[in-house]
Amino acid sequence: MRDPAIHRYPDRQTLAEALAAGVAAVLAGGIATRGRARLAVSGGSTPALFFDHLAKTAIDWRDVCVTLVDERWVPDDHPRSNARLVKERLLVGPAAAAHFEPLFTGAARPQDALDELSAAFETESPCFDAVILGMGADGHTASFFPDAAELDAVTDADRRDLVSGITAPSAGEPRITLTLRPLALSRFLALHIEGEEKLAVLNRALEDGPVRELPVRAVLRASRPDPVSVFWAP
Ligand SMILES: O=C(O)C(O)[C@@H](O)[C@H](O)[C@H](O)COP(=O)(O)O
Repeated sequence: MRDPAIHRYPDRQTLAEALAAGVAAVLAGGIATRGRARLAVSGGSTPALFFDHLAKTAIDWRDVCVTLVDERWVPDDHPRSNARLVKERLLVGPAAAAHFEPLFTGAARPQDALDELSAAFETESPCFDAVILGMGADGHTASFFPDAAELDAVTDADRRDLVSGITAPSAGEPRITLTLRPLALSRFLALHIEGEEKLAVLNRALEDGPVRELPVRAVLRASRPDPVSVFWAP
């Protein structure tokens, strides 16, 4: 495993601006070379400020497709919906012109949506231009929870499935997640974490130990041309 590059910022605002500028440049590069760009973002609380800055960047958002790294299985007007966060904080202003592909389909369970989502994802290249991950204090990233029944499968980069349902007592509701393979294939892969507690978890994750203890290890250890870029602020 190559250690990630850790970009440290003095505060969360400065980090959000820098990460937004970096992601906008990556997306603009994708548009310039391939005519379009694909971005997968996380939910939770950390990305909101980053979304505010990214939404204002002057790239050709009509050529950008945005999706989620993972989703809680709730309708998109639910307070815990990651799609709701993306719609409210990222798909506004210039970025409202982007195309959004939600993961919540309205099916009763995530498992009932896998065929539909896999078919949609498989018509695209599995290669995102940029993926922005978060991390919980338990070392989960995306919906790779330590107590997920599906953890071994979703962190196996040789598995072809691009999406999986997740059942984990610690996750609250059922979830759906992209698997390690499409995350690791991303041209730019960032881990956006804030606070001393998460930095300590990251440092533990960089030590030897099982993926099930700190599932973010699967991402940090994934085979990819460039190591993961960590963006951290206190
Ligand atoms: O839907 C989600 O919950 C996620 O995408 C998840 O992986 C998130 O990034 C971490 O749980 C960190 O969440 P916070 O940013 O809220 O700490």
